Amino acid sequence: MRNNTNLSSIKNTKPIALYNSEQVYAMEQAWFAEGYDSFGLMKQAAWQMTQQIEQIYERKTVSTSHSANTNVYHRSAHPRRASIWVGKGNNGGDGWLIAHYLQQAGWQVEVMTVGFSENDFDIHDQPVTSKTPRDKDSDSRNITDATKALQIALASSCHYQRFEDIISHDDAGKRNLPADIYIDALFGIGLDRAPEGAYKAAINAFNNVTQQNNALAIAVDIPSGLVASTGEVFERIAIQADVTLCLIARKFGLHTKDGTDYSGDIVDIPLIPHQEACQQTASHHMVAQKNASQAFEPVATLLTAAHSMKPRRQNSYKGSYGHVLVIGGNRVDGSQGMGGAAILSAASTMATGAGKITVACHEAFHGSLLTSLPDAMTINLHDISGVKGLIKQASIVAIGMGLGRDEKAKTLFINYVQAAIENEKSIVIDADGLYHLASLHMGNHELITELREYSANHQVCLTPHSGEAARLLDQKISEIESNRLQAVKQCAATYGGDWILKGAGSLVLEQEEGKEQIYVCDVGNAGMATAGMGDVLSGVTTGLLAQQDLSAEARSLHQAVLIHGFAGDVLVNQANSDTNTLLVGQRGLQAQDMLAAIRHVMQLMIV
Ligand SMILES: NC(=O)C1=CN([C@@H]2O[C@H](COP(=O)(O)OP(=O)(O)OC[C@H]3O[C@@H](n4cnc5c(N)ncnc54)[C@H](OP(=O)(O)O)[C@@H]3O)[C@@H](O)[C@H]2O)[C@@H](O)CC1
Ligand SMILES: Nc1ncnc2c1ncn2[C@@H]1O[C@H](COP(=O)(O)OP(=O)(O)O)[C@@H](O)[C@H]1O
Repeated sequence: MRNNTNLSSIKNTKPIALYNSEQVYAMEQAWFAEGYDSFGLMKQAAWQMTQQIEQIYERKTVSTSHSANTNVYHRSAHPRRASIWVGKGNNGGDGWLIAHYLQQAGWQVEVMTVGFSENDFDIHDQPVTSKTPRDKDSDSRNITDATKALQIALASSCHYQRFEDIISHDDAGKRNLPADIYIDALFGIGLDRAPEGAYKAAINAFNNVTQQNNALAIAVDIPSGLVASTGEVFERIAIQADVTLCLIARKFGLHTKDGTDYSGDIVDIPLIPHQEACQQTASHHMVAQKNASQAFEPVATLLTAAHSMKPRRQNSYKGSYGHVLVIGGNRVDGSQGMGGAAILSAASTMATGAGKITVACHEAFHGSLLTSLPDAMTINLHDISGVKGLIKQASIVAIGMGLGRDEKAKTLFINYVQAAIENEKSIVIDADGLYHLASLHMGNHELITELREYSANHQVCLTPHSGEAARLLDQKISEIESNRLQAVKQCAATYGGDWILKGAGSLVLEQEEGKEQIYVCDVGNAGMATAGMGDVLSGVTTGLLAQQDLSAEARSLHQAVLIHGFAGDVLVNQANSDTNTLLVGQRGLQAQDMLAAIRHVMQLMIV
């Protein structure tokens, strides 16, 4: 689990460039092409990680002794013990060298190997090369960097045992040295399929033993089992790390989907000045220049901080902050309807500071809407000419929240989106609006083309979760989830516009000067996995976009996701802040609680 969000970071932290595995391999290759040695890089990586591990251990020891109210730091009587679990790739090579360096520093180390045969430890008379195990064509007699690392560790008498030997014994648990720190060097960025057999058993055993011993779990580069380019964990088999020591460049997969659950705190160990490596390679190989510079362009940018906002001008009035029209909250005959969706969305637009709001919802909900939001104006959702008239007056139209999925609702959707296009309004489409959009796409309806063309010069924002994205792309949810980055790009390519793909580590795709920018928003929490949270997000998005006085960044989609996520974090006390006064908790957090928290976060962002 990630550390708590620090609310001081709302304004202060810098965006972080995120890369996929192929790019990291390309960075390494560019570096080696400059004449740098690959084994030298591995040694440097392991040395720096060893320093980090020592520091992390010291910090943990100090904080443990403080929490025991001793207020005294004292080293425990036994030597510090590390259990290092290594696989056969270069990630395992890092692990062997860490074992060697820790042992040199006085630690008692034990290496647990997975996937090794007895012959692999026969280190004599083998020719040496710096080829990596990924060089499939390499001469099998040659020794890889990982084997060189193994040789160094064995030459310095690091103790090791094969995981395969201990799992076959009944007393497997006892054979495993209890340790203060467990280091995962089973798989790095080379993992490309679900771990099976001994690997699967080793990952489970690692997680069990760290939990039983209440020991720190530190992952080398990326927790084994987590796919660096997508954030996917196959069948929930992955190392549960407290800390990940991320080598060379920050991996995209650490921050979206399962990545947030498995990677713990992330410590960067950059090793290579990769922007420089890119430029040098490019200047040496002019033909490759274009490809090289593209290869190092981040796949996304991680945002942990929102943009600050200026106070309002004193000489302003409600018209200065936009007129929002929310269209949704329908009641289909025989059902209770979904008035709450439109109400939550409308209330959220106001919480962000929109000047004026009208809600076009079913008449059955007008009373309850006015009770909870007396500042709203209302109109009957089914009064097509009336609503079209209001679309003319509005500065932005948000459509879909509780709109309904029947044919009548579809007709309303087509009419109102067409009217918004004709009147050149910004449009936010969510929930049932996305459902209709997918149906219209399947039926080759002209509105799809109109909307795509319109989005080239006007703001159209679409906010699906994975299920909605799956329908929009006519794919399975599992396909979307297995590559969220690709999914959000496909959505934009198919429909045009700016996108939020919601979920843990929400992705935002914004068209900026003809170029797609993709952001991962590292805020929010699982307490927000409750009904109505998406309606709140569409409201925050619409409310910000309505306020023309805000800077372009402050009225962006990624800002909306950050405010929404920070508000959720404030409520569950995941945000450490002196100004944090609201506390609900992850279980029991409701969408309606978000309104006060949104106002709280908006206020914190004023400079
Ligand atoms: N280059 C350098 O000098 C530096 C590299 N560095 C380090 O190298 C790491 C990348 O190393 P890597 O490319 O060897 O990949 P890694 O993840 O160790 O091994 C993967 C291998 O395992 C296999 N495999 C995959 N999935 C599997 C599965 N489910 N179950 C079983 N086997 C599976 C697959 O082989 P296959 O079986 O397909 O032949 C694949 O080749 C990187 O994260 C960083 O820690 C740093 O030291 C900096 C310097
Ligand atoms: N585990 C989580 N971590 C971060 N954000 C989350 C998490 N679960 C849900 N959210 C956020 O809460 C919102 C839920 O939206 P959605 O699924 O559309 O809900 P609904 O349709 O019920 O309104 C999204 O913005 C999503 O990103």
